Amino acid sequence: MTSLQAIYGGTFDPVHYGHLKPVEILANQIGLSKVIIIPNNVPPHRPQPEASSEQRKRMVELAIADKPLFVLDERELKRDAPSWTALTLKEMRAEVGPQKPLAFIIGQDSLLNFPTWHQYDTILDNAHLIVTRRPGYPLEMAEEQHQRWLENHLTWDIENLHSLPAGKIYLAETPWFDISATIIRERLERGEPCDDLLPEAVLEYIHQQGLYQAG
Ligand SMILES: Nc1ncnc2c1ncn2[C@@H]1O[C@H](COP(=O)(O)OP(=O)(O)OP(=O)(O)O)[C@@H](O)[C@H]1O
Ligand SMILES: O=C(O)c1ccc[n+]([C@@H]2O[C@H](COP(=O)([O-])O)[C@@H](O)[C@H]2O)c1
Repeated sequence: MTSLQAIYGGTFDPVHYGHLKPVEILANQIGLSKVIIIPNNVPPHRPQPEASSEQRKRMVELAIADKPLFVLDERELKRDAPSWTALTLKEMRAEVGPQKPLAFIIGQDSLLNFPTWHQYDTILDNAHLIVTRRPGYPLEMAEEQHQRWLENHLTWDIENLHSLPAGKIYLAETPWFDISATIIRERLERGEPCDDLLPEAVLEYIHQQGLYQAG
């Protein structure tokens, strides 16, 4: 099996174990050699984050400093327009050429709204989609036509992800981590501990910067 590089985009406001742990487990399950983390600058489908792009980038750097699986890619941070994934993947495909397998990792919640993404159907032209489990979300699409779209692209064969350049959706069997950036922001605002939810270095940076505090 060839080694596969994957891309993991997010707002990361802040980055937490619900991002890192499922992806580390996934990497072992399916043989990922590298995971390229791309923090967005202007999140396409949500309000602007609380932390600045620079702070969110720094938190990712701290989170992955001792994790050689992950590398940071700053391309979306350098674009002032909405961070469309379709555009990012088109650009990355052009850089690696037509044959190299690429995969974009999303959580189960993102799969459910994926058909609302900008030019979503072109994303599979340039990459596979790998979906990690997340508690509280169904694994079926709300609309029948989107469920059909999902089933048309679905594969349970890891070898397909390694041999084909793009076009497949893989529903990974990663464990649940009931963590969200929203919960972390809320807990921090109330002055509650978050030690089990994100790396210590990220938590220290949050306190040092006075992020996510009340008032
Ligand atoms: N606990 C989790 N388990 C699996 N995937 C997750 C988890 N948390 C986030 N993700 C995935 O990580 C990616 C980036 O998510 P994001 O940075 O928006 O984090 P979030 O915790 O969902 O943030 P927020 O609570 O602010 O909406 C998305 O594809 C999302 O589905
Ligand atoms: O391109 C889009 O239309 C689009 C819409 C929603 C989300 N995304 C991307 O999906 C990733 C996860 O998004 P989020 O909002 O859960 O952090 C992140 O890289 C976003 O830029 C992309």
